[in-house]
Amino acid sequence: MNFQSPQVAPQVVLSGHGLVKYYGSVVGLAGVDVAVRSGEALAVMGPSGNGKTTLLHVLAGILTPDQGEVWLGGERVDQLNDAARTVMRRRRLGFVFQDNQLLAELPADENVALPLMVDGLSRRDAIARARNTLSQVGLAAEVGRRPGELSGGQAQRVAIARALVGEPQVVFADEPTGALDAATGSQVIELLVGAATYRGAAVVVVTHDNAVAARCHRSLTIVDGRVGDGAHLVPARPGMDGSGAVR
Ligand SMILES: Nc1ncnc2c1ncn2[C@@H]1O[C@H](COP(=O)(O)OP(=O)(O)OP(=O)(O)O)[C@@H](O)[C@H]1O
Repeated sequence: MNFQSPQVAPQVVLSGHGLVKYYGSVVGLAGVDVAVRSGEALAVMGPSGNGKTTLLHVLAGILTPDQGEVWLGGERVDQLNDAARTVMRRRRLGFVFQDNQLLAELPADENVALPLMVDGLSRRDAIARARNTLSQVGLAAEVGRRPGELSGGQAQRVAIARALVGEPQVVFADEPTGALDAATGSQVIELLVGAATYRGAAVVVVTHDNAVAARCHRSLTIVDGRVGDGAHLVPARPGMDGSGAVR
């Protein structure tokens, strides 16, 4: 008998179709198709001012596209109203920014627990989950420290814990290593991609850094608001489809 299970490709969890976004007469996106699978890390690269952050914000429901559709886990999200999109972001998405955006007056565990408490979890349970997540990113000893008492790399790991604590389907990161030195940045992106994809989340990372893109499974490049040919891209990390194509 053959006990080998069939190889099932991970499902597409997030997709954008024909995305167009204008800022007045300025074109932010000129028709972008993109799809990311659960457990897959996608790097979004390209020259400055060409639409990377706009794409991230449209996919994350921060901006509404002027044309096109955004789907998250089988649900169309670009047509949700503001309140529903806010809840969707809190419950189903995680965010990591270049500057960690931690609250300076709160210790690490409270920073990480905050989104859970906003969502109605008791303080006690939220802190317990936050400390558990912080220990998973190597910060068990730092749970009581405020952001000013942490290194840049540690603070960004707290931000990663905050993004992961709610078990999101997708983690969005905009230049997550931009404020770090190369060695620390390398550790941080390895942790972000590893911890998120281990939990089955997809990761979408906007970056200028080839070394960051090399830690992802796949890259695409945005030029003039469109998906470019990606000719400049470094080889993608093995383990997923590294072709750069959108399927
Ligand atoms: N709020 C806004 N109002 C007007 N124009 C905007 C706004 N946000 C972005 N743009 C314009 O849209 C285009 C795409 O900007 P976007 O921030 O998406 O680029 P980017 O590739 O992320 O750039 P960078 O790498 O410098 O962060 C640019 O021409 C930019 O000036």
